[in-house]
Amino acid sequence: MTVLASIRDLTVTYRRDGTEVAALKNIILDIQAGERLAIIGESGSGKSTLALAIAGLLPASARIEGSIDWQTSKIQMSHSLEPEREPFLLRDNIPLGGRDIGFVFQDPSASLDPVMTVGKQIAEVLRTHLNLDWHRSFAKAKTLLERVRLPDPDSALRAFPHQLSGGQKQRVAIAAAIAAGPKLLIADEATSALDTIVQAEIVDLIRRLVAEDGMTLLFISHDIALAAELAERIAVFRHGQVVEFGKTEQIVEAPTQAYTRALLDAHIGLDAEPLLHRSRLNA
Ligand SMILES: Nc1ncnc2c1ncn2[C@@H]1O[C@H](COP(=O)(O)OP(=O)(O)OP(=O)(O)O)[C@@H](O)[C@H]1O
Repeated sequence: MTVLASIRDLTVTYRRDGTEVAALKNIILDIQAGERLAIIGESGSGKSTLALAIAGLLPASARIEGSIDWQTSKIQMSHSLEPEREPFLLRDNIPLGGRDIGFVFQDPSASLDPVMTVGKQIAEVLRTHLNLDWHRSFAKAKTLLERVRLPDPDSALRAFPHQLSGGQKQRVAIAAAIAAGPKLLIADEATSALDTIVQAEIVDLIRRLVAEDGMTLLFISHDIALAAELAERIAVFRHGQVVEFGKTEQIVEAPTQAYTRALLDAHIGLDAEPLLHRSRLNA
């Protein structure tokens, strides 16, 4: 398998009120092209910091040491890419957020502009990254709303975010995140604010879109069971470090670390059999 990103000795330190918080400590991690990788761990373990570092979105107050090398030249373009889509070329070997990396956050209301129609928000992404004119951008925005299965894409194009449910807003945020055809989709607690049924629908949607577009997925969650449903590999984070990393089956069935075992045990009603059964079905 081709490595999409090689993370080496990544250390991120925030400065807050004169003190320093080490959010990530010497992370070594390879993200394989085309894989579904989950990052799990409790609150404050550094998951979001890793996602922001990968996307180049860390605040200026963060001190970053180590490296993230992108090995994109070896990646083949998926045959499902549409003609107007740009090849995955990186300037100075640094991916461009929004184009090369799509980001879905926990709260869709925070990532969507409340005073701009849904159609215009998605069309903006297309205009910015694919240089499409407004007419083509809106046509493609409608196709994207169909792909994320919004019930009435024509009216959704003209709707404002507050007119949609939480799950529908997250579908719009996902449509915007994949609009420019990113190679890497980062979903940071993308389903955590949703109720269980909608959560499962969004997980299914992410799985389908990732498969259809041949994207690599970085799925960030505090929920090991949810991560096991979607991911092929799981990295367990604790206090800014990777404490365990392996195939989903191995992590769920035979964790080597007491902390991973505790996370599994803490999952209410967790039964290793059905958890594994589901992850195999979805592989
Ligand atoms: N902008 C910031 N300024 C200062 N400290 C920060 C900042 N962002 C995160 N931190 C601190 O860095 C550490 C890791 O935070 P991070 O958000 O990456 O963890 P997380 O695992 O994603 O947690 P959660 O699931 O609660 O979002 C925590 O101690 C947090 O308080």
